[in-house]
Amino acid sequence: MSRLYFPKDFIWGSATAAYQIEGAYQEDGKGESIWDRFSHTPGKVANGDTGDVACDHYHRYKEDVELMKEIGLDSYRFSISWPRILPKGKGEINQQGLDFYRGLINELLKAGIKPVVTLYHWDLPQALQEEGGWANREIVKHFVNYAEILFNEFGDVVSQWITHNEPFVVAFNGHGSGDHAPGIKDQQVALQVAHNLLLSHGLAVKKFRELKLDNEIGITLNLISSYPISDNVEDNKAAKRMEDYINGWFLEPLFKGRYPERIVEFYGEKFNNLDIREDDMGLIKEEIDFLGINYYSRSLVRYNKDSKFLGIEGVKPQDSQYTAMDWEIYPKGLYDLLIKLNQEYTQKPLYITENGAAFDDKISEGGGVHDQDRIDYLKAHFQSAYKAIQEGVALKGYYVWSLMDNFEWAYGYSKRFGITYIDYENNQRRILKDSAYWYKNIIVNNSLEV
Ligand SMILES: N=[N+]=NCCCCNC(=O)[C@@H]1[C@H]2[C@H](O)[C@@H](O)[C@H](O)[C@@H](CO)[C@@H]12
Repeated sequence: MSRLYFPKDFIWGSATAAYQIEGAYQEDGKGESIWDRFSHTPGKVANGDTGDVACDHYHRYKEDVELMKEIGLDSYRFSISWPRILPKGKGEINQQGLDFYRGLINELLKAGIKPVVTLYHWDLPQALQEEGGWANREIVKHFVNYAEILFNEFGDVVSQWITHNEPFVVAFNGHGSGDHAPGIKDQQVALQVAHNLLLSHGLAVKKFRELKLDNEIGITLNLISSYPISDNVEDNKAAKRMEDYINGWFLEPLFKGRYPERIVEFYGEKFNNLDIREDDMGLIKEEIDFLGINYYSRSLVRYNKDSKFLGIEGVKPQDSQYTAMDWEIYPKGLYDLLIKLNQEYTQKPLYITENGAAFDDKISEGGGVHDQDRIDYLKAHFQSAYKAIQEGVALKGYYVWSLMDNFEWAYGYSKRFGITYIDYENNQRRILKDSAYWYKNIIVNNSLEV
């Protein structure tokens, strides 16, 4: 056996999001979010699950920081719930909301764990949705106002800020397919939402720079590696369109100040109808300090002239392994993605802000949770990250999704991504899975045994 040593200042972390773990959905002045509304709408979430209680992190955050300490995390990525801070999305600030996050951050600092804050992880105040939400360009100033409140409140204790988590999913799942809140099914709206999200990101970064804070700011994108099933030209073009649809639509504006041509022409009238103003692309391209990458799986496609989706048909190899989300396990895709980002987009520091897998974890007779499949998944992806670092990619940290099992959006509690098991039938009891103990060993040695 040999060991792969990561750079000495490499950051090992884990990640969560407010709506997925906090619960206390109506407590201490918190306003309603679009996910409160969506999850309470019959038929939207598996088994009628909601985030009303979730992992009850709101009341158990001290216990959870103890868990992070036991695992030995260098850093913890979490999101702040906008409706906890501004119940109506604007106007009056809810001091109890600020107090909760102050308490959490204080516990993290006491434990020597770097706080990394995601400003927006999908839980928009419902009051703003009622004014059009992300489809209404007015939202941009409300987001910047919300961000400025947090920059001023926590700017001296937060290590890094992430403006948005996965604008692709907010735009296209929330406003295109409609399987996420607010459940809109309109491609034209989805494209406008994507633009307004990017614009809000750029203006929040601009505000951050004006405040002259000495921490860092970036954005997190869900990115794939896209492959054609054959080397024929149409399959290759289909793979490129898929990459433009998920990756390019956000990477090109952020790093090159433009939308990707190939797919702009595909959108045609829907793109021409967008409200994009003269300075927008320059504002979106405001320089960031790092890029966050959420990688879960690859995309393998063939050209299909009858497919209404970009003329693309997905392919699922029989001989691959799949997670409980039915996502192909393809660690090489992470390596290929990191190399491509380094070569085609940025040499800025990169962080894997999410990578992990759902498996059907069970509590064993002996009381432990033996999730060897998750260990194997993470080990293979850590090896891909290591290889990319060895080849010069400025990968500075890795956050495992997730610290604990949680509310998996439209799947509710039916999918478990955590390295900590949550026993929902037993008062949300926490049980560190074997993967947590395995991860602890990686962190303490800053190396991977292969
Ligand atoms: N095939 N395939 N697809 C890969 C999936 C890409 C889109 N979903 C995500 O990335 C979400 C991200 C989210 O931040 C987190 O809140 C979610 O809990 C995790 C797990 O779902 C991931």
